[in-house]
Amino acid sequence: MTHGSDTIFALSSGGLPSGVAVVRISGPATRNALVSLCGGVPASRRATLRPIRSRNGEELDKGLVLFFPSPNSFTGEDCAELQIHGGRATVRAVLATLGELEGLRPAEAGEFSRRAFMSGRMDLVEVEGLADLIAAETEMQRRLAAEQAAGGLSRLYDSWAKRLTHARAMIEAELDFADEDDVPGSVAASIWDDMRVLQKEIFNHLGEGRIGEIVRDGLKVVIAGPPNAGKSSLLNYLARREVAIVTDVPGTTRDVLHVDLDLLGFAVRLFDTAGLRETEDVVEREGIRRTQLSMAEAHLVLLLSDRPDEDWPALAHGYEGPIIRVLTKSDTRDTAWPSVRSDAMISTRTGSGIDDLLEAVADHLPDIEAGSALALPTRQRHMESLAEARIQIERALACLDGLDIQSEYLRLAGQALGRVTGRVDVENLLDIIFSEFCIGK
Ligand SMILES: Nc1nc2c(ncn2[C@@H]2O[C@H](COP(=O)(O)OP(=O)(O)OP(=O)(O)O)[C@@H](O)[C@H]2O)c(=O)[nH]1
Ligand SMILES: [K+]
Ligand SMILES: [Mg+2]
Repeated sequence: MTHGSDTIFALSSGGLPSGVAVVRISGPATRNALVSLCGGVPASRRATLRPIRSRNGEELDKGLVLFFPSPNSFTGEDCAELQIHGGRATVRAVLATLGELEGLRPAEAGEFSRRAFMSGRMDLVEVEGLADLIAAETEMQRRLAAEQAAGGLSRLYDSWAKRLTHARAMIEAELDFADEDDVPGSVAASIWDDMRVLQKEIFNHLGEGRIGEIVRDGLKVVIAGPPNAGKSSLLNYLARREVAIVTDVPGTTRDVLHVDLDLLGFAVRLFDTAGLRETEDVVEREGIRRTQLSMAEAHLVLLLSDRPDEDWPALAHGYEGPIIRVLTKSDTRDTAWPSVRSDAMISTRTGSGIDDLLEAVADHLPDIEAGSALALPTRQRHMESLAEARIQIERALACLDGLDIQSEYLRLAGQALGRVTGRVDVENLLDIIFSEFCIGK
């Protein structure tokens, strides 16, 4: 892909037909395209109503045209947006006209964001945040992604990278000026305190990665229990549609099914599984194997049974994570039945007890203060590089082989951080030495 030479265009709004469709154009031929389509380039950043014409002058539509000159645009290039009527034929005609223009071609998936990254308008973490923001379905997913897309996480990582660079500059200075009498003996000593603090900060941040993953990907809740306990009935009840087959035949469910729920603004991914029992049926056995795999990856298991005298520990089949014990089909029993042996009693026939069950599930959601900034790592990719950065700082702290080796470990730590944001730090150590070390000299 040649960056910066082609001018790209795409329908940037959602499915058609729609009231308004937004066509985005980016690249050096944007002005020419506007002249050809709209008879001129409108004033920058001002919505202007213009006829939109095909190459032979036929009016295809009238719409609002916006021009964003480089570098103050989403991609950093010359950009334009055409807000036209969202009929399929109208949009098709406008896109076809654009495709006929010299130097223009349809954009590839993610190409606008890619250009924004290439031109330095966004770093990788922000690009990922933007992708998450577009995909966000719950309020917490939106908050997490918005913080990341707006650069909250990047600012944190950049501030860490700066501290590493500063530390290396101080070490360099000490190495360079150590033999001069008028330089204090150990300029570098104070930076090790900061490196210890930084190492701890990265450690704590990594500890929050689990929360970030739960917010972004959802709390994984697995419904398990013996055949006919009412597992699929519960999934359907919460999904408000017939996702899973329900019959009175034990062993109905074999494949693991899931639905996504919104619980208090958090995404919850609820899994229905095959009932756990000894069986000779090969298909059912495979289903049970999958149940156990799901349980192993669960954040929470809802253990269901319709037997008030259930042996719950035996039912867990070795799973040791968080469990909510749910007694089902409460409509079939005397309501005065003692509930001491379970955590919730429900009926999917009457709906009784379901709110209490959801409250118990909500207790397992991350504890996030209202209005707080969600600067949490969300991806395995981030976690791996951050862990690498921490290890290199630890090496530098523990190293007894001299300042130059320690400085090298810090350089590697900075590189690992740079991989997260995709910023290859151009460090000018001398600049820092002269601006910070030599003040007053
Ligand atoms: N009375 C009553 N019957 C229920 C309730 N929930 C489920 N059932 C019935 O119990 C039977 C089994 O329900 P399922 O939801 O298929 O149970 P399951 O645990 O998914 O069963 P398998 O997939 O075979 O393991 C069906 O006949 C349901 O109609 C309930 O709350 N009250
Ligand atoms: K069943
Ligand atoms: Mg089932």
